Amino acid sequence: MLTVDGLEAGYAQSRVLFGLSFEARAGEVISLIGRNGMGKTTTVRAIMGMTRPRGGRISFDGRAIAGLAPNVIARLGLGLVPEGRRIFASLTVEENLVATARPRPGAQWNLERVVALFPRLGERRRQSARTLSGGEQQMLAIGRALLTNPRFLILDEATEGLAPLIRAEIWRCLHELKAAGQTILVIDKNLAEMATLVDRHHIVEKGRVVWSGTPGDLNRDAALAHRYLGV
Ligand SMILES: Nc1ncnc2c1ncn2[C@@H]1O[C@H](COP(=O)(O)OP(=O)(O)OP(=O)(O)O)[C@@H](O)[C@H]1O
Repeated sequence: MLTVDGLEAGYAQSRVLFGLSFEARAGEVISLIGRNGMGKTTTVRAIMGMTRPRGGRISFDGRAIAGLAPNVIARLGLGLVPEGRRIFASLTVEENLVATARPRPGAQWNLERVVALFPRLGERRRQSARTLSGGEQQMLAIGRALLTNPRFLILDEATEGLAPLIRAEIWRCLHELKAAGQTILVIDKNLAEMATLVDRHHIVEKGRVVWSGTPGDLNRDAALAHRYLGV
């Protein structure tokens, strides 16, 4: 479904990605993991058209998408829950949800289903988004991405900085999405939670994928986890 092949990208003079490659098949949940600053967010930005790739190929359902505008890429069916949430603080919860919503014929996600997934959003529907807690804002960011009815959903550090109970709720939601067949790329630091969710991990080190395998493979290789993840 998504193939990233030899991706190169960076900012001004600094190179960040040096030929990064991975693949995600329909219905899979895959991860990018690795220490801070290794290029995970830059990879996501390149996929979503927010940072222009300097080399390599990105294809989605066989179509080359590298260098297309973000709105074009989103319309092809890629949805992002960005690092730092980026919700519209001055809008209400409901306005945030519908602002970028993209109903499709036979679409899976509508406002009612998102509210059923995150009942708190329903309770706070008419409140300004700035009055939400960090965890509720994160749910809003996920709900907003789902309402674009993405065929491929990317979550960049969606559980970072959240209280344990809220984090658990986010993981529950991701399990539900997986069970429904949603294809997902998740970037997160919580290996224990990802162990039951992710089909294949990809370790990113200095702008390249240096290892990929199942959570079981990773769990059996303590030296690998120590070397690349510092755990
Ligand atoms: N807008 C930017 N301008 C210049 N350099 C940047 C920018 N964003 C990120 N970088 C640099 O690019 C490198 C890779 O950052 P990136 O955010 O992709 O890493 P990451 O693996 O996602 O780590 P983190 O978990 O810290 O977000 C880092 O050295 C970072 O400082």
